[in-house]
Order: sequence, then structure tokens, then C-alpha cells
Amino acid sequence: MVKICCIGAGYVGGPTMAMIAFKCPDIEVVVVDISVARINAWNSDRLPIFEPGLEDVVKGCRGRNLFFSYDVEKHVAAADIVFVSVNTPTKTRGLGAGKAADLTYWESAARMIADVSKSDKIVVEKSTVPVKTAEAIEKILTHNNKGINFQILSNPEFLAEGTAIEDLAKPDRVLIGGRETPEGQKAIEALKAVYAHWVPEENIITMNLWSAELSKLAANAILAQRISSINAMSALCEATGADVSEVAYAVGKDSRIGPKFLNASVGFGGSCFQKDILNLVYICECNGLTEVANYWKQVVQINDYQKSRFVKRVVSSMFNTVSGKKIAILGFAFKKDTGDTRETAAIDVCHGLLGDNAKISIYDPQVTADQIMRDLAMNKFDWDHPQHLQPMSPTAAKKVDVVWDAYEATKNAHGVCILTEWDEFKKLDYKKVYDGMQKPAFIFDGRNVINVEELRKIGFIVYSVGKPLDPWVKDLPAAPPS
Ligand SMILES: NC(=O)C1=CN([C@@H]2O[C@H](COP(=O)(O)OP(=O)(O)OC[C@H]3O[C@@H](n4cnc5c(N)ncnc54)[C@H](O)[C@@H]3O)[C@@H](O)[C@H]2O)C=CC1
Ligand SMILES: O=C(O)[C@H]1O[C@H](OP(=O)(O)OP(=O)(O)OC[C@H]2O[C@@H](n3ccc(=O)[nH]c3=O)[C@H](O)[C@@H]2O)[C@H](O)[C@@H](O)[C@@H]1O
Repeated sequence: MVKICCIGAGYVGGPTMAMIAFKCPDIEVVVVDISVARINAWNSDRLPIFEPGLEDVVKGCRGRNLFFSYDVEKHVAAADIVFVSVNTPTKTRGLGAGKAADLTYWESAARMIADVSKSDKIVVEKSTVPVKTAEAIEKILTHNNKGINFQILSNPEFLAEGTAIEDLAKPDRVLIGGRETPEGQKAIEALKAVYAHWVPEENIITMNLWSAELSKLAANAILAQRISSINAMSALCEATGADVSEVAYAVGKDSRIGPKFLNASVGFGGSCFQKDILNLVYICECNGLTEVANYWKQVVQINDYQKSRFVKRVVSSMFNTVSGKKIAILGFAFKKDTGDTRETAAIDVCHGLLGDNAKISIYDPQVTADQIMRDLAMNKFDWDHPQHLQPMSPTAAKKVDVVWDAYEATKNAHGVCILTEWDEFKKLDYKKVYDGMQKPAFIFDGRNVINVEELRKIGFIVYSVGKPLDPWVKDLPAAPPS
């Protein structure tokens, strides 16, 4: 029986390995992590991450051929194929801080693999890593040459949170990069055989290591670029009376462009887009490609601009101050159908509003109060962030209240900001929300989920990203000086 061990039981390691175990009953899969709490949660009825459909897949094979353990070394030693799916965050200090990928976790995983291995192994890069990482990993794995053969493969993951199970069950493509040697090709075939249990052969693409590593960064950069492109258009729509949804629809009808990833928003979030683009920028700079680096940097800068533009809209609409006013925040996760808050636009928007002394009341169906408080108190690297988005003092957290109901959050509020596109926000009783609020009642839709006309009829002053402006907002400057 082929044995797989995956190091890292996070948003990628957990679901991807669960899918492999589910689809390949003849393979034993053990997911290991240094976090005991995370492993305990994977072994419990309350999984550590919220992901539609995940529970059924895990329950379908846990204890059969899917296991979660914190006995990292034992399971790595026993495996034929070791996936590494540890975090690769942006460096916060030292050389390349604020841009380069921090490979500390990867390096320590690789050293451990080298130390405990007694048999040949295929080591698979599942984490998103800078191009050429495999070369460094090879050096680490072979540093205490015990005659063991390690083959490194790059097998980047393309799942999106909230749709991870669908994405894993029917991937657009599975990418496998490896050395162009007979041993490298043999390793590629071995990994291909795992995916071939459920992925059609034509969707399994093989290539050289560096192309596979770079393809992952390129895909995320291009996806994020589409969002920044439409968000940049949203600012122009507001200035001209065009409607960004209509523009996106018209543009997306061009079969060369396609309709996906053209939803204007308060800004993209998530653990990867910003981190991977910054990483790409750093790699370009290291290769002397200044113009290319500046091009991609702009995708992140437009995203920061969009978040800060949203905050300015809120403040300027409400008589240029939100000081002492209650603002309801509906949605804190970086997108719907996940409880993940990493790099969510909501953090920057809340910082901006707190910076203007607002009192905020937050409701998200999947994010805990503890998580929100941690997010708002954390120090974020301040690369290129405008002044009002700088880290706040811990005392500011006292002005934050987290509640478990949208109506509670909006009660007595002067304004409502919708920051995540949860389906339930489309179905709220907005008459009830309006009746419970201070007047004039403002609503700022950062996700274009509400029916603007209906809400205006109720009496709300409505701002919706990229939509024709409410007469109230129209007469105000789009971006007053900070
Ligand atoms: N979150 C996502 O949707 C996607 C993430 N990725 C990439 O996958 C990688 C992992 O991302 P996530 O799963 O979101 O991160 P995560 O933070 O949820 O999970 C990483 C896990 O690795 C564990 N870990 C770190 N060092 C370890 C070590 N030495 N030994 C054992 N366990 C260790 C941590 O405790 C943590 O539980 C990143 O490189 C990310 O860019 C790629 C595609 C999608
Ligand atoms: O490498 C990764 O981590 C993953 O990053 C993204 O997945 P994810 O961040 O989970 O979610 P997305 O659906 O891409 O959304 C990212 C952000 O963009 C925003 N978004 C998305 C689409 C859109 O049209 N507009 C928009 O503002 C979302 O609300 C969210 O904040 C990619 O879609 C995945 O393919 C990739 O594997």
C-alpha cells in the first residue's frame, strides 16, 4: 500500500489529503502538524476549518485510510510520498521584509524530513513557494547524504476557500513539475497515478519544476489583477455614472475575457493573493526586473486604494466624521463560505473607521469574537499602507463589539458596512434594519449584494461600490484629503 504523509494540516493540507484518501481507498494518508490543537480538532466532530462539504469527505474515510497525527517524525519516516503544505507567509523582518516569502517553516520541515528518513522518498511542494525553491530544498534534503534518494516535485494547489471540495473533486487542472531526469520522470508518474484515481488524464499537466512553481504565482497574480482592474474601473464608474456590474457584464461577454473574477468589491483578501504578488515582486526585483516588479506591485496598490477609498466614502458621507457613531460591520471573513479572516479587507476597513473614532459592532456567521479581536490587535506590516491603516493601539479594541446577529449589530447604528457577501445579507429584512437605526440611515455595500433601489425606497442613503451614486453622496468629494 502506498503511504502518503502530509506535513501541515491547514486549509490546504486538510482538505487536499482528505480528498486523496476519499478517492483512493488503496492509499494510506496521514496528515501531521506541530499544532496539537489543530490535530485534535481534525480528529473531533468540530473540524478546525469551515468548508462546505468537507465534513462528509473527512467522515467518509477518517479512521479507514485517513489519519491525523502530531507524531510528525514517525509518519514522515514511514511515507513513500511526503507532501509539504506548511505556511509560507510574507517575511516581516530582515532581508526582503514585507515582500519575500518566509521559508522558515518549509526549511524546518525539509530538515526534519532529511533527518528522519531511512528510505527513498518523493517530496512534494504543495505550499506556494518562490520559483527555484525546489533547488534549495534539494540541497537541504541531501545535506547529510545518507544514500537516500529524494525526488522533489512541485504540485501547487489551486483550490479556493469556500469551494475547496468542489475544486478538489473536479480540478480545472493538476500541475506536476519535476526534474527532467529518468528519476524525476518516474516520480512524476508516481504522483500522477495518485490523481489519476479521479482526475481525467488530460487535466493532469506535467512540466519542469520551475514552470510549475512559477505557474502558481502567475495564476494568483493574474486572478488578483482582474479584481484590481475591475475595482479601478469601479472608481471611474462612480465618477461618471456608469454601473460597474453592467460594465463587468459587457466586458465578460467577450469570450476572450470571460465572466469570472470581475466582481467589484471593497478589495480582495485571503491569505494568498497579496502575499504571492509581493513575493513575485520581490523575485522580479532580485532578478533586476524593476519594470515588471512595479507592474505587479500596482495590483496590490490598487487593492489598498480600494479599501481606503471605501473608508473615505463612509466617513465623508456621514458628515465627514464617524467619531462616537456606531457603525455595523456585516461580514468579517475575506469571502463568503469560509471562517478565514487572513488579510480580509474588513481588518483594514475597521482600522480606518476606528482611526476616525467610530464604535463598531461586528457580525459574521462564521468568525468568532476571539478571532476578530486578535485580528484587530495584530501588527500588520505597513508596507505602502496609508496612514489611517497603520496598526492601532490595543485600547482601540475597546470600541469594538462582536455580536451574533445582524439585527443586533445594526440596532441604533448610524451606518452599516457590508464587507462579506454572505447569502444571508441578501435576505435580511432591511425595513426592520432601517427602523432600528439612527437617521439618516446609511448603508455602504462593499460587495454589491443588496438591491440599491429597494433600499433607497425604504429610506436608506445607499453607497454600493461602482454603482451610480446616491444624490447625497454625489455632492461630496470622492476622496477628501486624509
Ligand atoms: N489557503 C488556501 O486557500 C491556499 C493556500 N495555498 C498555500 O498552501 C500553503 C499552506 O497554506 P494554508 O493551508 O492556508 O496554511 P495554514 O496556516 O492553514 O496551515 C499550515 C499548517 O502548517 C503547520 N506547520 C508549520 N510548520 C510545520 C512543521 N515544521 N511541521 C509540521 N507542521 C507545520 C502549521 O501548524 C499549520 O497548521 C501556503 O503556502 C499557501 O500559500 C495554496 C492554495 C490555496
Ligand atoms: O493560492 C491560494 O490561496 C488561492 O487563492 C485564491 O483563492 P481564495 O483566496 O481562497 O479565494 P478567491 O475566491 O480567489 O477570493 C480571493 C479574494 O478576492 C475577492 N474577489 C474574488 C473575485 C471577484 O470577482 N472579486 C473579488 O473581490 C474575494 O472576495 C476574496 O476576498 C485563488 O482563487 C485560488 O485558485 C488559489 O489556490
